[in-house]
Amino acid sequence: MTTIATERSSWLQPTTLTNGNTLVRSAPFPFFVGKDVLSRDLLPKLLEDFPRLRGAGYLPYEKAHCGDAINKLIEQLVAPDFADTIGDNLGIDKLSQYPTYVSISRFLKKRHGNIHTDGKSKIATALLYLNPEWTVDGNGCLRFLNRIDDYDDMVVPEIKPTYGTLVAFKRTENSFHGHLPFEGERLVIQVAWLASEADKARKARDGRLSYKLKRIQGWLSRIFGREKQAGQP
Ligand SMILES: O=C(O)CCC(=O)C(=O)O
Ligand SMILES: [Fe+2]
Repeated sequence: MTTIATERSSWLQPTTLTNGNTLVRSAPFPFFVGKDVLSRDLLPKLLEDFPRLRGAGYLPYEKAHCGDAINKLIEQLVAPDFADTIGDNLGIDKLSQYPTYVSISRFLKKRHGNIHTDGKSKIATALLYLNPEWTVDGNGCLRFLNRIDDYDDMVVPEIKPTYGTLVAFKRTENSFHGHLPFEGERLVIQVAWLASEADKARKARDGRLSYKLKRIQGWLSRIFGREKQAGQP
């Protein structure tokens, strides 16, 4: 893990979301797609400091599991001025007034990515992708969709989860999104702005429980996987 001097400079500039390079849409639900919001120079440090999570899917952010660069990045993502700029792009007044819940995903299983809207406890969701490159089309690429039952009815072309791509959307009854199945490493930081502190406490509790269950699942599959291999003819 690297140590970053506590300089005041910001890596995530709100102006990168308002300078015309960001695709902003208000229909069929408010969302935007920002590219290159992070300087490429930061990539090695961010990769080094990305948590070595056990378990697939989104797990609650724990400061102690991340290096300084990731912690600093998350601080900037949830900072009031950055949150308010995200909210402005989504037509949400003062997004920073809402509590945040941060989660991180390092690995995906094939079962992830089903089309959904996100739960009602969320006001808005942001996803910051940190993968140095994404060589596959389709699998693992985020799709904003018109319907809950058709991966091909895309609102805009699918979004590769490559380093420095930041997407955000307002949670609505039709904020359909998902991706085709992908299994393997896929680095993402997710910030959700939640309707209430009670929602945040519940999500944190559920997230911790799911982290424990995923670790147990991991142990079991390692143990039984080994037994199965050993028992093979
Ligand atoms: O990882 C992604 O690209 C989407 C994740 C997502 O939609 C979710 O966790 O609710
Ligand atoms: Fe989602």
